[in-house]
Amino acid sequence: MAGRMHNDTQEYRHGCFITLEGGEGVGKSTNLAMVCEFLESRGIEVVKTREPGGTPRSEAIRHLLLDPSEVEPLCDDAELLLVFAARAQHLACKIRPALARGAWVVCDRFTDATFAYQGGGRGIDSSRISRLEDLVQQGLQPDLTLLLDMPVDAAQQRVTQRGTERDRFEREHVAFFNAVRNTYLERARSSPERFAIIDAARPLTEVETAIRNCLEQRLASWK
Ligand SMILES: Nc1ncnc2c1ncn2[C@@H]1O[C@H](COP(=O)(O)OP(=O)(O)OP(=O)(O)O)[C@@H](O)[C@H]1O
Ligand SMILES: Cc1cn([C@H]2C[C@H](O)[C@@H](COP(=O)(O)O)O2)c(=O)[nH]c1=O
Repeated sequence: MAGRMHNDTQEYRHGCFITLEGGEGVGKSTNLAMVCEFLESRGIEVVKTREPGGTPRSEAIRHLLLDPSEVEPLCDDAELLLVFAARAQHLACKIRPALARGAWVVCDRFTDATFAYQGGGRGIDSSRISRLEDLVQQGLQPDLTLLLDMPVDAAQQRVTQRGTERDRFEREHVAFFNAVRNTYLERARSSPERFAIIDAARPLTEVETAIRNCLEQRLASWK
């Protein structure tokens, strides 16, 4: 792909921006490596990253966001602003420079997570999130978003089996996770040209095959 116009501010990008999204435990981290290897096998320079995080300062903000200590509750607006502060730094120091030099960026979560978690989960109005999105991203959007979707109870079992300590978000209740899932699905259905919904409840080999098939199709259409 030679690069595409994304908005009327004449921003011109050369690399492609791919995001993986979905609720807790659906397999984003597991499949991220496979996506990167697949693209690298096609001769593409790939930058693998994640949100919140991806740069030293953004990772420090991630720590604040995920810290489960109950010393002081984090209010919803502070959570939203921290997410976008981490994203602004990530875009400036890592994502935009990589895209500009022609690398492809594969990111574990991006702004769809903000609409799902802070919007659907916390109940923040989506118009407020959109204003911050415009401010921070200035029209930059993923070219492809792989939404790994599965029922919340099965995904929660995977988180439990993984055995890692639950972070501040992972300690939320089932209604929160169902709201997150429903918001993701609504967003995917309203932008089918950007999203691919992957049934993540299947065995890993089947999920990998579905993702590879999707990437093959997109690569062919971007040529
Ligand atoms: N298709 C699958 N079938 C069964 N187990 C899976 C599958 N995909 C991933 N797993 C396992 O489920 C657990 C959660 O996967 P992973 O950590 O990749 O999810 P995640 O979406 O990145 O989670 P989080 O949002 O909490 O970071 C891991 O132990 C992983 O090995
Ligand atoms: C980008 C983004 C993330 N979150 C939440 C969602 C997850 O619970 C954590 C990240 O942890 P993971 O192990 O990397 O999945 O952060 C959010 O609430 N809003 C966002 O925009």
